[in-house]
Amino acid sequence: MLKARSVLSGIKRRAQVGNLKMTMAKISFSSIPVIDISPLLESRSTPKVQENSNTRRVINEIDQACRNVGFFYVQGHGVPLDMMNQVRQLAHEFFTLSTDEKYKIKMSSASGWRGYQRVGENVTKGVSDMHEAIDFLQDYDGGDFPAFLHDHPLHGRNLWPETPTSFRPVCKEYLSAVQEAYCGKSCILAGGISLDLGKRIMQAISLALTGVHDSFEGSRAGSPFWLFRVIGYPPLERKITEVGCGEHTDYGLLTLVNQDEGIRALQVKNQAGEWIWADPVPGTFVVNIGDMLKIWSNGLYMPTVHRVLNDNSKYRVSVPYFYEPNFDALVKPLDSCKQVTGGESKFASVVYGEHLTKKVLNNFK
Ligand SMILES: N=C(N)NCCCC[C@H](N)C(=O)O
Ligand SMILES: O=C(O)CCC(=O)C(=O)O
Ligand SMILES: [Fe+2]
Repeated sequence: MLKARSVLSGIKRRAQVGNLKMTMAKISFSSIPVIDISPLLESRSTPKVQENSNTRRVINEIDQACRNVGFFYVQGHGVPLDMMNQVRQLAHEFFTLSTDEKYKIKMSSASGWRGYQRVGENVTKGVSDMHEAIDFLQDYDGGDFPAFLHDHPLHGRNLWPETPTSFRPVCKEYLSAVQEAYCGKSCILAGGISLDLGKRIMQAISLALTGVHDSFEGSRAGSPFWLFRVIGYPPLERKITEVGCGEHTDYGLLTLVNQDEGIRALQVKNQAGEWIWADPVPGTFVVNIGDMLKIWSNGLYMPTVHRVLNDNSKYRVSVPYFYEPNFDALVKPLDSCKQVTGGESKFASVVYGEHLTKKVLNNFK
């Protein structure tokens, strides 16, 4: 008990130091940290973090990355490398199909903005993005769609391509690997323990921000909404006026990006306004924080602006998975975060699903 309390005050002290740093001088990052999160996954259920110096170190590394960079690479995450590679490989195969074939799963309002969109169809700040993609959002097909959302614009069922034939099963397996209850043969966890990657990282963030592991469970993110994008970026033709994906922040809690190896394209904006490359680090996910963490942390964690420029001769694939709050979560600054940031809420409260819907409807002309 005593021990737990001293860790807690240690976390609070760091929070205050971090905040001072933020207000005194904006330090600018020049690289993105790599964090081995395996200590977070070692325990069967919730890690007893207060008692383990390794988990404490990881929590601190994640906290520092969220405060100073908004991006980090994770390794030791337990998702098999083969599976990460296979998903991107199948995406490459899909994008080489004819437009007619790809349009069999064309995105529309009827599918709740799920499905295939051709190059230029996604728009960021009014400008067409030079990527094609299949967007998947948590399926709400009438059965499990909450009654209050029945006429909702994001109501719909995912559209899965028939070719390549293994696309759907492999992506489904991948989704369960990143989000829940997965333990494949090369997974680091023994004995069918759930991985819950997004949730484990959120538990670490919860400990850093509030001193307890479950601040984002229950009505905040206990039934997390998710999005999954399979994106293809052709090499840019008009390099000066085109962008693979315009600068933006992500909408929710955490994004886990699985990107092609050996090709640099993702750029992250630092506090000085310089673009820092998020070069691929084989076997890792690039993780970044979204708009909802800005509000919950009252600005301690700011989502970092990023963009994609495929200024290469090769076609690039990336596969982001978005781990989000509950669709109906009311997001407002946490008391413990307000206490270390001057006592006032710096951001208006939002309902996550409303924020997401506005963003999605703005992404298509
Ligand atoms: N679910 C996420 N985060 N998607 C990001 C998509 C790229 C930016 C988007 N066109 C925009 O303007 O936000
Ligand atoms: O392709 C990438 O590396 C990132 C894509 C992205 O930022 C997004 O879809 O939100
Ligand atoms: Fe993004």
